[in-house]
Amino acid sequence: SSKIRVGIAGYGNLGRGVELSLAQNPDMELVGVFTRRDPASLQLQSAGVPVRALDQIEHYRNDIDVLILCSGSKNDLPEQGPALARWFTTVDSFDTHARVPEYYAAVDAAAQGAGTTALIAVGWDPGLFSLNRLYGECVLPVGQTYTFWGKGLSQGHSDAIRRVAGVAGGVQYTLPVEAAVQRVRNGEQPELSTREKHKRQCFVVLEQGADADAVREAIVTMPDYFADYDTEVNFIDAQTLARDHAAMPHGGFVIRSGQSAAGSQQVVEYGLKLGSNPEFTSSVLVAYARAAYRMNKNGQIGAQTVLDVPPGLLSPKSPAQLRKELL
Ligand SMILES: NC(=O)C1=CN([C@@H]2O[C@H](COP(=O)(O)OP(=O)(O)OC[C@H]3O[C@@H](n4cnc5c(N)ncnc54)[C@H](OP(=O)(O)O)[C@@H]3O)[C@@H](O)[C@H]2O)C=CC1
Ligand SMILES: N[C@@H](C[C@H]1CC(C(=O)O)=NO1)C(=O)O
Repeated sequence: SSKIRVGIAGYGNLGRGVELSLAQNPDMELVGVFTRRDPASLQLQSAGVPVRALDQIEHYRNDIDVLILCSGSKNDLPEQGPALARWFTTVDSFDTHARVPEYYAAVDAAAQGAGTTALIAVGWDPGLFSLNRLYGECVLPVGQTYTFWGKGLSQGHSDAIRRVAGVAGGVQYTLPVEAAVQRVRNGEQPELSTREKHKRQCFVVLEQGADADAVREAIVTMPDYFADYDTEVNFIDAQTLARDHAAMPHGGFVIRSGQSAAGSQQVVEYGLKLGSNPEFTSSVLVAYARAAYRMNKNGQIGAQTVLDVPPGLLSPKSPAQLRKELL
């Protein structure tokens, strides 16, 4: 078929979101979902899409043009990213910022060897916020860039707490420090430490018999996720989690505050208000899957990030139509 044939690896919030987002993109079609769980146990939202065991996926390498990796960044992608780039052109949402260089290197080695294209760290942060941090500092070389998130549910941090031994379920909300936001908006260009910008608030369901103090300690000291923040851990039961914490709103903004050459004060801002973090992130992944497919066809192999993607490749419209409509 002339459509881009897309596979999903990992069926959680993002996997479900990608499944629905593909239906909004008629030049693409979902040809399979792959999971580490029992395939028969998964209930998809769309009819007629086969669900298969992830460890069988290499047999489908000729049936899939782009594989969208929807597993967790903390434990899953470091192993799955390089492994799957050996067989497929991939797009993932890897978001452990401190570990991007080592992840890029591992995925690049696999993709270069296989002649595939691996678009990593796609989403909104990293992803669309990364692009806007780039635009800001290139256009206003003299200035300061600030990123604020929330109040909202971080999927990466929620995934990370769910991986802690003794945790049966949980979510993490990111809270911006209002005083810090005000100082930035007032144009003070303050020096702010990680701890001065955000606080983190967790709601955790313990497994039967787990030690609450040990779980709290494992979370608040977790490198790359919680160690640099003031973090609150609240223990609740499963019913409360399902009743009060099922929605996943989020958002935030990137602001570049600087001076142009003659000294004028300039401010660039890009913001998001998300009713559903996973549904939005999934929509970003799907647009970038279109670009990854084209980049691979153009011979651009190896690991790539949103900073390497010509924006026009994201669109189903022709370059001529884009020039006519958007310039
Ligand atoms: N760059 C960005 O802006 C963003 C990045 N992200 C990243 O996306 C990642 C995935 O987020 P999210 O989809 O919310 O993670 P989930 O916890 O929903 O899913 C992660 C994986 O866990 C497995 N899983 C899902 N549900 C269950 C279950 N009920 N029981 C057992 N296993 C389950 C699935 O793998 P399997 O099917 O193989 O079992 C799934 O791929 C995050 O870790 C984060 O790093 C998220 C948002 C924004
Ligand atoms: N990757 C984040 C997307 C944004 C949200 C966030 C945070 O709240 O710390 N950091 O980046 C996510 O998983 O939701």
